[in-house]
Amino acid sequence: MIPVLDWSTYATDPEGFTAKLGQACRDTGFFLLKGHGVPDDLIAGVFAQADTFFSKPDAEKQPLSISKNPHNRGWARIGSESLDDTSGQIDSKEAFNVGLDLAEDDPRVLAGEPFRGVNVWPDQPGFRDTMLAYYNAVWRLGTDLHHAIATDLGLHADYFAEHFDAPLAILRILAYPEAKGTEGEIGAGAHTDYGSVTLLMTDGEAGLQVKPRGGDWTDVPHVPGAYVVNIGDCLMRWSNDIYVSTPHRVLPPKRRRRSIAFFLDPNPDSVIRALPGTGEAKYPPVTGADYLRSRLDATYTPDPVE
Ligand SMILES: O=C(O)CCC(=O)C(=O)O
Ligand SMILES: [Fe+2]
Repeated sequence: MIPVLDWSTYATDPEGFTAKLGQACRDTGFFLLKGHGVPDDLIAGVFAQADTFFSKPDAEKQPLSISKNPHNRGWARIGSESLDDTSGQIDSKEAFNVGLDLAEDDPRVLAGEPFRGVNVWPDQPGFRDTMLAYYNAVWRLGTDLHHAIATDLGLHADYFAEHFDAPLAILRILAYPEAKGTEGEIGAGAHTDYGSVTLLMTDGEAGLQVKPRGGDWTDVPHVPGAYVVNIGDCLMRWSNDIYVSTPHRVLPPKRRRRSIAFFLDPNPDSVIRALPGTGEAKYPPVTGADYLRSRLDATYTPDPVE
């Protein structure tokens, strides 16, 4: 049900890869991706930096709080997020977001464009360089994947290039504490992702489940080193519902669990409207920035008064 695709075969057999990808995007909207070329030591470096950062006391992380940041960057404390806003359950996880790295004097930052802020960084040797090297590697992989997506949807392979050259992509490191066993506990509540595609690397600790249409919650298998890739709501909308964005959640893990998500959302000024050849539009057009803002506003709870 969740197929394993090998990105390295795209170079030798693009039709074969694209057919499998198209099937997965229409079926559950989830697949595993091996042969992706992102170096193991880079991935290990991100996990190591994340462990060091999350082990710091909250008082040290608080100045980097995402709740004070209008650009979706920084630290989200445990209990600050509720991905399933219908359940009343609060996610038991902490996270840190890195966005497209812009300089303070970048014209888009100076103009106050939506989500165009500078990143915030902890005072931690190697953190920034490791995160940015990883961000760039997975951004590249995600945009390359969109070549196959475009081809599958009957478009020119480069169709999406202009929509992902300065994207609202977020690298998010996550840590879920070991389950307490309390009533209603959840690692991450049931949700669909907001963007185009998500590329997720986990540490192998179980917990991630998907709920395909008409099916029950099912564990996502772990293939060491492979990405879990899924379609987000923005690409579902863009493809006029040809691709599906599927609910998923993280159960409270037996042991502490870590993951590295990369949410590839389009450029803020990209207009998301039914792609050519996908039939009568089911949704009104929306910009990437407006769409992301509407989804984020539903997710966060404010910080407690200090
Ligand atoms: O941590 C995970 O395995 C999944 C996280 C997730 O689905 C999300 O943050 O959107
Ligand atoms: Fe998700």
